[in-house]
Amino acid sequence: MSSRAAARLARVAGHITASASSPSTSTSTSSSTARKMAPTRKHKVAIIGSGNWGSAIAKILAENTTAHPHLFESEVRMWVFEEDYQLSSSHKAYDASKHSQPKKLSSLINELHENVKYLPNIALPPNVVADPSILSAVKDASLLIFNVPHQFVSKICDQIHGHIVPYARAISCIKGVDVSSDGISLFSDVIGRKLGIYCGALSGANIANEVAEEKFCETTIAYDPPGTLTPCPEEFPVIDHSLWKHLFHRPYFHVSMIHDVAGTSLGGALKNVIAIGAGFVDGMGWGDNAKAAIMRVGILEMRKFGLMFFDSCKSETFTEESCGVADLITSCAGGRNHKCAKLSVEQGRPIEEIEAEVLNGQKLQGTLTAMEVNEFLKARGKEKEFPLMTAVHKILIREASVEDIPHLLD
Ligand SMILES: NC(=O)C1=CN([C@@H]2O[C@H](COP(=O)(O)OP(=O)(O)OC[C@H]3O[C@@H](n4cnc5c(N)ncnc54)[C@H](O)[C@@H]3O)[C@@H](O)[C@H]2O)C=CC1
Ligand SMILES: O=C(CO)COP(=O)(O)O
Repeated sequence: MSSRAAARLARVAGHITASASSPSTSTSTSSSTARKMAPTRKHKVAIIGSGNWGSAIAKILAENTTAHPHLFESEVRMWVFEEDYQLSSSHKAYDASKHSQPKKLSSLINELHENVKYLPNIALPPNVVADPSILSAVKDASLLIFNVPHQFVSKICDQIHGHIVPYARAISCIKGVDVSSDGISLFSDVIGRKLGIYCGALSGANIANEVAEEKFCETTIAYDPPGTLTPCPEEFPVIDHSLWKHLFHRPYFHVSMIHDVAGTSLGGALKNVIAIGAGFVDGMGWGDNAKAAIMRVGILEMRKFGLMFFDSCKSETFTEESCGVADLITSCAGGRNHKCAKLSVEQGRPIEEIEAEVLNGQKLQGTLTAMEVNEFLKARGKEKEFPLMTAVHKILIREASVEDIPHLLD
């Protein structure tokens, strides 16, 4: 970001009032009703997760806690799933006296202000503090940002249950769904239920490396809390659409605030399955028309799924918001699910092998989501109504081949 833009944002921050109302924020929730007293405390922000997207979001949060000092404490704690990491001798900060042996990833992040494993070559602001202890990371945080691969969420919630402030609010940046014998759940709901707090969702056309390089994009944040929550003490700024926008919006990362949490979450989860289908046809070399067909069928199946199974889901979230059609487009062009599916066809090898080989510890979400969604559809006799998602699943479990796609969609 340019220093002129930073100065402009800092000036704007100086004018933010107690309820964080801002002309750039068009939507706000009922919680933004006037407080009796001016806030005397600031929100503490914690991010749970430090992968490729977790680290890129930590950078955004830290830039904004600095830009809006009336609202947020500067430090952003980032929980790191600890591992040993050997810094490459070609890294610009490599010092043989310090780095000849593997070090803890959290120590390296704090020393170099860079997540050298999951978001290399991107400077993290110094107010991002990596913390390998999940309990220490979430302690006293009133704003919790969940950003881990979806398969790890439940266990993490079990670990922190009872260790967060009861008035905390959360946003889930996770792209996936939770399928169990009870049915299907959004991760915002899983987090909310397990922790006894409210959780909204962030999702959009947001390839992490591009966002971290401050290339322009848009995102969607859905936040629609019920009126029955443990109230946030009046000493804090009100937690409403305006506050979340101040925490996430950057000149290069435009936030649209909406209320449809189900549509926002499902867009992010289901497009990963469609992106695998797009990767399959690209791996076959079938060209742009074939990929366009996958994307067209894909967005319709995504919307149909949302409207069929989630009462609160809105059609326009899929067609008008970044979390819908835009995320589908970017993921079918430059996402990891697309890339690994394409390579798997080109090399004739299982996608899991490609994932382990090329992603350096990063995780695909589409493979697991394809299985989970199929389990859910099969249990309801609905597989035939979602032929593309069903085809992707069949190919992943080797019950069909990529050549069968045109027939399976006929
Ligand atoms: N990378 C991207 O471009 C984007 C990713 N997302 C979503 O963000 C979520 C998080 O993904 P990324 O940050 O990209 O992660 P990632 O795939 O880059 O990294 C994997 C992360 O999982 C952690 N991990 C490994 N084993 C673990 C365990 N047993 N328990 C807890 N954590 C463990 C690793 O330490 C690492 O932080 C996913 O749902 C993804 O779909 C959303 C938008 C963009
Ligand atoms: O969600 C993403 C972009 O919005 C990234 O998708 P991948 O996980 O396929 O890289």
